[in-house]
Amino acid sequence: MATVTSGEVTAPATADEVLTVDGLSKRFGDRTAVDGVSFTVAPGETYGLLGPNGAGKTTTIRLVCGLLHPDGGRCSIAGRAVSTSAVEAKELVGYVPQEVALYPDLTAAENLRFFGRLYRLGGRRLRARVGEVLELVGLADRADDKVESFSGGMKRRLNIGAGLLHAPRLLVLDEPTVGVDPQSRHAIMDSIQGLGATGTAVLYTTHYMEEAERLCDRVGIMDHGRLVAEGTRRGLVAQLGELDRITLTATGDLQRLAERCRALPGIAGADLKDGQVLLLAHDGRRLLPAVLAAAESAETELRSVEVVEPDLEAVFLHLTGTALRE
Ligand SMILES: Nc1ncnc2c1ncn2[C@@H]1O[C@H](COP(=O)(O)OP(=O)(O)OP(=O)(O)O)[C@@H](O)[C@H]1O
Repeated sequence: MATVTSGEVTAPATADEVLTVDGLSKRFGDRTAVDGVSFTVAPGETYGLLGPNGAGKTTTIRLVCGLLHPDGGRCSIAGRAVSTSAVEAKELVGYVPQEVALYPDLTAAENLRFFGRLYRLGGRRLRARVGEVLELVGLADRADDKVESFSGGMKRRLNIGAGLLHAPRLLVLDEPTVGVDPQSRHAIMDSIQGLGATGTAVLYTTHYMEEAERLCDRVGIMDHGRLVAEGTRRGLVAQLGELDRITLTATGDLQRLAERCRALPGIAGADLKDGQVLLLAHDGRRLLPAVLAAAESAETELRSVEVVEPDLEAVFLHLTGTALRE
């Protein structure tokens, strides 16, 4: 699998991948918005492009969708080359832009029927897809309400539905949860999670770390137009060499508890701090049974155990020197 370190990331092209992006570049005048970006997305996989404003996420996905012409590199969807004129590849993609593009005086179902016809759907198939898609985005009970009565988040969900009508192999979403209410945010995230199970590949841009952590099977971290790292959350964190932190609150001989824990394989450190035992571990959750056994053998009584795994924020900070939210 293609991976990491800073700099070039090479993506092996295999027939199984829905999306293959290979050395993609795009300049706007003197500014290089996308700089030799390569990655792949497999069927059913959710791939998150994570990065701060201006990192090049939107430009990358516009290239993937054939809305912009690249200055270098190429991408293909299910083996079909993407270009601004290639209809075949474009038919395999559903694109959900940041801006909502709906007719406010039509109902949710009427909007979807309209977009479905643009995708050349009709008759029974269109009716069925409209029903399925409304269900998927959690708006089945609002099918016959006019869109003008919808909240911003509901409109965003309907927009996602429009991108799904033709059952694309790849759904591309650009910051779908920016500025939406928490209820819609959860509904959007649930819908996206549901897509993975149907085999749809998802390419998703966000600058919300916790969304990427929850939704994405793999994450690509973009900075200044380059993909500086990619992998699973755990894989990215492991590359940093950051360890899980386990905090034990207990009564009894804490010194002995720390010593017993220090002797366990997989524990890289054990110290007493503020009346608690702090452990550094390579895989904290897996070690918990051994830690519990150590507490018992040290004749201490555990009151609480907290495991904190390093997150993508730490990875991002390490790779780019800036916090994601700046
Ligand atoms: N049409 C354009 N003309 C000129 N410069 C552009 C254009 N589109 C994007 N850029 C520049 O390219 C760089 C990358 O922009 P892009 O929108 O891809 O970033 P992003 O990661 O999606 O950021 P955001 O989270 O703000 O959407 C930025 O410096 C931006 O100003």
